[in-house]
Amino acid sequence: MNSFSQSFSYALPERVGAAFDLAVSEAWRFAGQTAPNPAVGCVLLDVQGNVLVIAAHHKAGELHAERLAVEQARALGVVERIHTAVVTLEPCNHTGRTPPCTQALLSTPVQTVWIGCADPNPHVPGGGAAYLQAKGLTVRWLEQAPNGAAYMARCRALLAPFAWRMVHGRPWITVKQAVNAQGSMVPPVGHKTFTTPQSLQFAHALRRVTDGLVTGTGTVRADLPSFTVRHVPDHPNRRRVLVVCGASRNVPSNWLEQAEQRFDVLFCPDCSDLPALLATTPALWVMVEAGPTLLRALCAQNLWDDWLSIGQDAQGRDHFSVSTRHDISPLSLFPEWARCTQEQACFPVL
Ligand SMILES: NC(=O)C1=CN([C@@H]2O[C@H](COP(=O)(O)OP(=O)(O)OC[C@H]3O[C@@H](n4cnc5c(N)ncnc54)[C@H](OP(=O)(O)O)[C@@H]3O)[C@@H](O)[C@H]2O)C=CC1
Ligand SMILES: Nc1c(N[C@@H]2O[C@H](COP(=O)(O)O)[C@@H](O)[C@H]2O)[nH]c(=O)[nH]c1=O
Repeated sequence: MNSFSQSFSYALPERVGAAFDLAVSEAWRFAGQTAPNPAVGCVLLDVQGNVLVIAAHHKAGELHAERLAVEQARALGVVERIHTAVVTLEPCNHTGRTPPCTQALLSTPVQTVWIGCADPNPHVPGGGAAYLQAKGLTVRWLEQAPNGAAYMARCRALLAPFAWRMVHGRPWITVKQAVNAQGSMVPPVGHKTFTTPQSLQFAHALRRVTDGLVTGTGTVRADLPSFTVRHVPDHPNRRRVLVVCGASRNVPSNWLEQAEQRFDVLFCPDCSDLPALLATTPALWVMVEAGPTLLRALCAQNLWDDWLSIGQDAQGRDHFSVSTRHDISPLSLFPEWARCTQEQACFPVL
């Protein structure tokens, strides 16, 4: 480290939190497309803390966030200015579908690497942080940054579906339920939904960021749901898992034929087997859109992580409330959810 960069590096931590926010936001754009990989963001800063590059992992098999960031820095001709890397997840130190990100960082003049979360994947050697340190880089964990805890919550929320799957062997499960002013989930005759257009937009945003859907045979028969992402832009060319719970497998054959064009459809006769079934898929995060019968069964077995209830009042306004069984929720990353806390209702601004 030369004396020039030494003197400026003390000012950098003030910029690190904001850089983490940028990295999380960039990664969040690709949530729903990275499975089985996590959504990860990386921001490169110069010695004064100016942002050089913002990058994220787009898709499994494509470049990891750090490597893409370094490639973009090269393309922009700013690689020699890289002083600090901010990464939401500990850089990988092994060759998987792509080479180690530690090597990508070491191919630059980077001096300090700030890391959000340690890699929770028990199936990879890890040690990226220690390796970079052994190579002479300064490695800092986000907790050490000014206001690190606040930024850390966003990093953990981003990683939550992946971390949950790594530690507990099944995807994160979010239930989304709409309830009308009379306390019923059943839409009016001739309709599949009754919530406001803004709520539908939110529901479709949730479909976008999740890797799969879970429903019941009753919902399929009643609604012939398409489960497409229509009210917000979807990821291109995606194929996701759709689990239909029910012992009867009694769903219309033409619905199944159409669904199989877009989804890998799996039947689950007994929802206590849902975690094991989901574990056979690459999904990190699934969303349940089912009727009251299946929701009761999932509730009885604690087979959910977040429960999002969209309740409608007599004036036709939607009230959102979220319960989460854990200390973190990926739902907190929707900007409009920023004011939501556990068990507390809120009104998303869409
Ligand atoms: N407002 C909202 O958010 C939503 C409302 N709906 C509405 O809900 C209504 C349908 O309700 P409902 O019939 O309860 O639909 P469900 O989606 O809950 O499907 C019910 C079926 O789920 C299966 N099931 C029940 N328990 C289990 C279990 N433990 N393990 C595996 N499978 C199980 C059974 O299938 P089987 O008989 O084959 O064994 C059962 O018949 C429709 O009017 C629909 O529009 C639907 C989704 C969301
Ligand atoms: N009723 C209801 C929902 N219901 C869910 O939406 C499904 C229909 O999806 P699609 O065929 O893609 O339009 C339906 O079968 C059920 O799972 N969703 C909501 O956001 N608000 C609502 O009021």
